[in-house]
Amino acid sequence: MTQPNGVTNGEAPAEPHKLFDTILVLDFGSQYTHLITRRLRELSIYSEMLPCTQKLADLDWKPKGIILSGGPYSVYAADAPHVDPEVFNLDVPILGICYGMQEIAWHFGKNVSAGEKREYGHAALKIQRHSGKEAHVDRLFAGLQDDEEVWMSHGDKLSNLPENYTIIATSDNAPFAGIAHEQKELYGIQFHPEVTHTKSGNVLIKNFAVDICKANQNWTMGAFVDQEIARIRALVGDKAQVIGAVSGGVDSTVAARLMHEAIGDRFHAVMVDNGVLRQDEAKQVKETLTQGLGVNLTVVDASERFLGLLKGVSDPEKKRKIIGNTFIDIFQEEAKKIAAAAENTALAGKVEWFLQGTLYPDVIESISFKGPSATIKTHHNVGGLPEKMDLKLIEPLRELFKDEVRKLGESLGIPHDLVWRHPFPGPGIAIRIIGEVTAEKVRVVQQADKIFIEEIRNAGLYKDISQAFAALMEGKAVGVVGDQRLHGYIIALRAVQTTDFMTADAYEFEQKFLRRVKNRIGNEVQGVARVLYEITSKPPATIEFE
Ligand SMILES: Nc1ncnc2c1ncn2[C@@H]1O[C@H](COP(=O)(O)OP(=O)(O)OP(=O)(O)O)[C@@H](O)[C@H]1O
Ligand SMILES: O=c1[nH]c(=O)c2[nH+]cn([C@@H]3O[C@H](COP(=O)(O)O)[C@@H](O)[C@H]3O)c2[nH]1
Ligand SMILES: NC(=O)CC[C@H](N)C(=O)O
Ligand SMILES: [Mg+2]
Repeated sequence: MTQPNGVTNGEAPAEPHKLFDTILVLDFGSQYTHLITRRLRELSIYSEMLPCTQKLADLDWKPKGIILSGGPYSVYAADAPHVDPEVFNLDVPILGICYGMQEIAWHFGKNVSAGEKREYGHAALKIQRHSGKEAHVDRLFAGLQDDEEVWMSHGDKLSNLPENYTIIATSDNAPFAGIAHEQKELYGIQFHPEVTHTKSGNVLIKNFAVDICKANQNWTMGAFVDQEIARIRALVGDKAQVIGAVSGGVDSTVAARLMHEAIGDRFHAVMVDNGVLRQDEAKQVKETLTQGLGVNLTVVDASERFLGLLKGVSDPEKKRKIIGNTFIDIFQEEAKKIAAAAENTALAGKVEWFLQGTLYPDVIESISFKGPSATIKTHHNVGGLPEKMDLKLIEPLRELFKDEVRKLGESLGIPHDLVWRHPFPGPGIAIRIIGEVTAEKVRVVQQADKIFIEEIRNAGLYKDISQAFAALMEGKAVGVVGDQRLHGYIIALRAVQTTDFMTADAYEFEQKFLRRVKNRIGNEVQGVARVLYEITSKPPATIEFE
């Protein structure tokens, strides 16, 4: 089996699923599957998602319980996905959600057919309590009202109860809205407890994971740090060196700090100043990482190289390619230099590993089960750096969601301001200047951006906003400055609110605030004739301009 962090032998240091009680979520391709994992993590229960086709024989750990997700298919269709039947012999509690419940019913008696109508949206659930020797079936709904508001999204239905099952909930349109095995810990629900529209969804998930599966609620970042440091040490050994690209963003900083904690100066962080960073960014990152966090960081000033390559280029995709490729070239050059410099020192040892700040959403994206009918979402991942390199990947954050990375950062003593920083794209200001990038334009954007962010901070709005920045429009506009005609730059300000960066709304500033920012930019940034505020949401726009 392929394991995280490039380890393929049998002596791999234990991953979280071996160290923490784990609820396994088997994915049938629902848009909400990852939310099941998120809800469990919020309950401090470790959970991992795998495709529904996972063979149990290939799993070298045992989950405390299994959740079968929803999915866009119909279980009775010839090409429908099914779980490994061994799942039902593993003797751990199972909860089927929507398609997952239909899968249970199909497995135990082919009792699923197309419904007369699709049910989509809010539904009223009526819970049926049992007593006596069947009372164990009530455990899933313990603490819930007899009538609950839930959220449904299905077209198929159970046509009959499988043998030895009993009804635990109904709705107007779904007589089998909840089912449970009379003796075993097997449950199915037609609604989605993982979406917030299902009011008591979290209670239900907790009932299943904690009360039924007996999973420990010990997944905390404090516990993770110690385990992860031990894992990194075991993986890297006591000689090898590790390099990593660090941008000053949250993910790479947290990963770097963790790495430093684990192996000290055998970790080398490299930051590339590509000439399109924020004002004084390289200097500040150097200070924070070296002095603040004790991480060994080299800043490579390649700004002239990048700006030279970008000269005359105005196509956005070309800009991105040039920047991406040059990153790789520089990184490879640096890897060689580090190995050469260490050769005759106490640190001598091969540079064997490359650190990457991959997060769990990137992993989910690559493991989720997607059939022909499911939509594929677009996804940003600069990553890319190590592909062409002769190094093994080490990804200490690959099991974590962004909010967990932030918690981890705080528990590692990374300053609050850095942990809560807005994301900043690898191609930087180059994709915030429409058209050709020049040193002069970069200067204008950097200064305007600095003022905008300063004012946002002063107004106490920084944390309310997910991402904010200044950009430069193509062309020039006419203005008047002190009786003189000015043919100057057009700055656009952008600020958005979003939870996942897949959709976003423009932030609604007070007019007074925008005026203040406009005044400061007009007065302090030479050559700016106009300041605009961009209000397009995503979609149809994207967050960046290019
Ligand atoms: N200027 C840079 N120098 C070195 N590495 C970089 C630079 N810019 C980006 N990277 C690498 O690309 C990765 C992806 O960038 P990305 O912006 O997605 O993450 P981040 O910067 O770590 O965090 P954040 O999303 O908060 O900005 C970084 O983790 C880092 O490894
Ligand atoms: O590291 C990065 N390299 C990139 O090439 C890149 N493009 C967009 N972004 C960031 O992704 C989020 C969504 O941006 P878009 O709506 O513009 O696609 C926003 O947070 C963007 O800043 C990038 N980050
Ligand atoms: N959301 C789901 O899991 C839907 C399951 C199945 N495709 C149905 O329509 O009933
Ligand atoms: Mg970044």
